[in-house]
Amino acid sequence: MGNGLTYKEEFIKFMVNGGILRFGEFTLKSGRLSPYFINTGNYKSGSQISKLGEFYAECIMDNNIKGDAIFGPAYKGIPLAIATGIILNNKFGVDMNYCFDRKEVKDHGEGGMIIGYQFGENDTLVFVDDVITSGKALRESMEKIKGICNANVKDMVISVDRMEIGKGGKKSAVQEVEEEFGIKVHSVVTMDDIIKAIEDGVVEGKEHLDAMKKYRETYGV
Ligand SMILES: O=P(O)(O)OC[C@H]1O[C@H](OP(=O)(O)OP(=O)(O)O)[C@H](O)[C@@H]1O
Ligand SMILES: O=C(O)c1cc(=O)[nH]c(=O)[nH]1
Repeated sequence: MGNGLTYKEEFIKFMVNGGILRFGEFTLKSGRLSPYFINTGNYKSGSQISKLGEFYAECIMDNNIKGDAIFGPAYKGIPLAIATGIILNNKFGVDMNYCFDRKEVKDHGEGGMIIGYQFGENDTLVFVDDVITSGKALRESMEKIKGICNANVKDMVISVDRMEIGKGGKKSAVQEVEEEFGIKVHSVVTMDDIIKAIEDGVVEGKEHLDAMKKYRETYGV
């Protein structure tokens, strides 16, 4: 990207600079105590969300991902879907539909569960979300989609694959959901990329390396 950093290194630096990727002690949805955390709820400016959209749109283009609509699960998937759609159109000339769900059922006005493109069972959705740890959030989203109609989901783009063990205890959560739903998960970076970026001095945090590696040994695949 013109500054000597690779695409992955640039993304990790972007997350650290924005206070999205932090090191310390964090309790996860799965109950695991993690030495790092990705909080995409910390993106808050137009320049940040547009740059984030670039990383997602580039991932879609680089992997030749095709679909009828981008789907971003509420809440944090919503700006991701919109930012990705804008960049796909403005930078790559690909005008893809987008949609997202409501968390609460709305029973007045236009009602309905989906905002944006109203997909049907012949449509293919491209999921966008922030991270996968145990795969719980993705399973919940799939249940919701299938409750609406039998749309296809073939690809999912996330910021970070935490490379953690899935509920079966053998494969990673990403491998499990890929097999269970036939979804190919594309991550901009993985936990290993983050460890390498610290080791290579791309971002600060060498004091967290031991904890990162220990966590990787305990919960990683
Ligand atoms: O793979 P998993 O174990 O499900 O963990 C990852 C999910 O956890 C977080 O969602 P969460 O519901 O905690 O956050 P949010 O309500 O702030 O989006 C995160 O945004 C991922 O969607
Ligand atoms: O597993 C989680 O709950 C989780 C991990 C992470 O890095 N970021 C996040 O928002 N949730």
